[in-house]
Amino acid sequence: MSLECAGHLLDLSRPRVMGILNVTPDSFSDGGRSATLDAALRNAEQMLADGAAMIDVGGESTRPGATPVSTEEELERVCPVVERLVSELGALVSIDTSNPQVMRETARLGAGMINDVRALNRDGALEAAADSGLPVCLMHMRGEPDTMQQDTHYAQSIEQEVRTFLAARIAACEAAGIARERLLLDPGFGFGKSLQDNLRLYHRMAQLHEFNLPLLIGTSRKSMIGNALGRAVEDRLAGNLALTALAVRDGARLFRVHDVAPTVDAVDMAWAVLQEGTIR
Ligand SMILES: Cn1cnc2c(O)nc(N)nc21
Repeated sequence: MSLECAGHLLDLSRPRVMGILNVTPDSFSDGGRSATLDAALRNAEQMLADGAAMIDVGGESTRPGATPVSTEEELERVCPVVERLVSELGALVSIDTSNPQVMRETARLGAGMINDVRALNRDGALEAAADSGLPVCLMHMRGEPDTMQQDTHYAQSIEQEVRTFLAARIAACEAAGIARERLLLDPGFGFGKSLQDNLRLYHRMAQLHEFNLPLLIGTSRKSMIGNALGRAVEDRLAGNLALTALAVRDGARLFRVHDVAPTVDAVDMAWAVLQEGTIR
């Protein structure tokens, strides 16, 4: 199981770690640490040195209550970072965006994957993703970040809701000419979901293997951990390492995290158990 990502071959026959690079002033966990270009590059360099297989660059915060940014603002934030990550670090870069213009421009700059929390639902996004030829992560979210936590009730079980949604988005991608083999799936933890539903969905994530596509998991520093353990955002690493180990056993293949080094150890340790042998 591997993905062709703009010249990089991402081997997903074993679990990998994706480092988060927020270039948003209001990102919920790093206080916009990566707001400056040089800081962003230093941050990315460290995450790659720590074992990240790729870097996820986001110019618009998707945390609950986040305010949308203009296309121009998003392009200004992400393009210089993507360009230098690719040209100076030779990094495999994922672009965290729902904006078709940002998809097109960052693909031109060498981004290797599209990570869309809106599963290509925005006008023009399917076409932009199809034209890019890049792999695409489809994530479940109901509503929009600024209001999604106001109503977290679902008529059906959360796992049925997510399966139905992802099946529809896969079909939309195939209809738009995006080959199924280019897709990754993500349950969207923390996006319009209660704590109980996040935990229930996590416990049942293996059900998503029915689609036979790689699973991407993003729970790093999220309120799912904070609410379960009563921990502030800066004290959620241990909780996420526990979640990560569980998801390695359940077959997830990509982990989108802020804390790369400890997560690489957790992934490698859990994987060594499943393989009954070390992998370093
Ligand atoms: C951008 N972003 C924030 N949280 C995320 C998650 O859980 N998954 C993916 N794919 N992207 C996310």
